[in-house]
Parts: sequence; structure tokens; C-alpha cells
Amino acid sequence: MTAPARPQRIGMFGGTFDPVHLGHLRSGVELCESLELDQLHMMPAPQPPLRDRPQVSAEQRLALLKAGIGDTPRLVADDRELRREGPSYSLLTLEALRSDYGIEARLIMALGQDAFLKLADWHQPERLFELAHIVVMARPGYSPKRSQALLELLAGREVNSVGELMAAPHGGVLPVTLPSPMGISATGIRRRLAKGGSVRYLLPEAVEREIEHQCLYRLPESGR
Ligand SMILES: Nc1ncnc2c1ncn2[C@@H]1O[C@H](COP(=O)(O)OP(=O)(O)OP(=O)(O)O)[C@@H](O)[C@H]1O
Ligand SMILES: O=C(O)c1ccc[n+]([C@@H]2O[C@H](COP(=O)([O-])O)[C@@H](O)[C@H]2O)c1
Repeated sequence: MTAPARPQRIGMFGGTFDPVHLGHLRSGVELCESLELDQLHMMPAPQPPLRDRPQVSAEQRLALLKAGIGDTPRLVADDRELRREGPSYSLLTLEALRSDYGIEARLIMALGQDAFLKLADWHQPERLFELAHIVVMARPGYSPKRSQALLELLAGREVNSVGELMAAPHGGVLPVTLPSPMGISATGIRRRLAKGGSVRYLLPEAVEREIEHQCLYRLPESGR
């Protein structure tokens, strides 16, 4: 008798990626390893719903993400949110992924701790669990304190292991501390670039070269 096929494990890791940095990319690699993902779709949000529209276009942020991913196995730069109008609601993205991969696939939405703390303010947050699991990555400097609304949203969903999470196609929440947490933020990188400072070793050299080539994130002389 042959063993039943293992359901696919597909990750979604969305972000403003303004710009993508090693905190995102290393987390992506470690998520693939620790959850044994088949693919991780990384996707820039053209209109992140809970913040101002970034100055750098979604196309440019996607180009930086592609440069950063390069040939990294299992990481995919996914442009599907760029092909939609309106706010970049994750619910719509998960619906599209679920339709691509089918009902048996284990669909996992990865979020850093800071994004996770705002989950109750997202568009139809309870419906996210009808489509995917959520994996929350610890991020240096962010407190684990949850609001009452978040606690109510998560009630009964939290699990303690990857095995427990993968027993069902969607509906669970797993907090993880990946092996190499990094205290890198895109805000810090934009500030450094605006002042003409160095960002070496905070993001891949290919991303740094692309930022220089396209003269992104620099303040005009008068603004420094
Ligand atoms: N260093 C990091 N480690 C783990 N997760 C991260 C890290 N940086 C960002 N993330 C997560 O990646 C996703 C996209 O983050 P985003 O593109 O907003 O980056 P950011 O560095 O937080 O940017 P900004 O400083 O502009 O807010 C979010 O879920 C966020 O929590
Ligand atoms: O669906 C929502 O309402 C929603 C609200 C806030 C953020 N998100 C998504 O969460 C991801 C991280 O967002 P951000 O602002 O932390 O970069 C990105 O893919 C956003 O589109 C989604």
C-alpha cells in the first residue's frame, strides 16, 4: 500500500517591502525550513491598508524584491497584488491562493509580531481563518502584548507545534521564534538612505545596487 500524498504546504508573506531587507529574506528562508514549505509567495502590497501609500511604486518595490530573492530556492516574488485595484486586502490574496492550490493544501500566512498585533483591525479578519493558518514571527523590540479584540479573534485557535498546525488546511495560529531574529526595519533603512548613510549588510547587495541605480529613497539636497 502506498502512503497518501502529503498535502502541499504553501506560504504567503506579504509586506510593504519598502525596501525588502535581510529581516524579511532570512525569515522567509527559515520559515521554509521550519515549516517545510513547498513555496513561499512573497508579495509587495501596492496599497497597504493600514498605512500611507509608499512613495516608491509597487513596481519598483517588486523589482527590489526580485533582486533580493535572486535564485533562492522556494521563495517566489509574486506580483498578484499589483494586478488588483484598491486596498491590498490579504483576504483577497488568500482567496486567490486557495483557488490556485485547492482545498487540501496547507495555506500559511506569515506575519511579523508588529503586523500580527493589528490583525483585529484588518478587513474581515475572522474570514482569514477560513482560508489559512497564521504563523507569527517574533521580532526583536516588539512586545507580545495582545489587545482584547485580538484575544477574542484568536480564541481557541492557537496551537503549539508545526505538526498540530499542519493537521488541518487552515484555521490555526502558531507563534514561532525563528533561529536568526534580526532587528532590521525598512524605516531604519529609509532613514539611513535619506541621510546618505550606509545600508551595507542590512539588505542584499543586489538590492543596494538597484536602489543606487534607480536613485531611490534619497532626499533632495535641500531636504537633508
Ligand atoms: N526584521 C524582521 N523580522 C521578522 N519579520 C519582519 C521583519 N521586518 C519586517 N517583518 C515582517 O514582514 C512583514 C512586512 O513588513 P514591512 O514590509 O512593513 O517591513 P518593516 O521593516 O516592518 O517596514 P517599516 O519599517 O516600513 O514598517 C510584516 O509582517 C513584518 O512584521
Ligand atoms: O487585509 C488587511 O486588511 C490588511 C491590513 C494590514 C496589512 N495587511 C497586509 O499585511 C502585510 C504587512 O503589511 P505592513 O503594513 O506591515 O507592511 C501586507 O501584505 C499587507 O497587505 C493586510
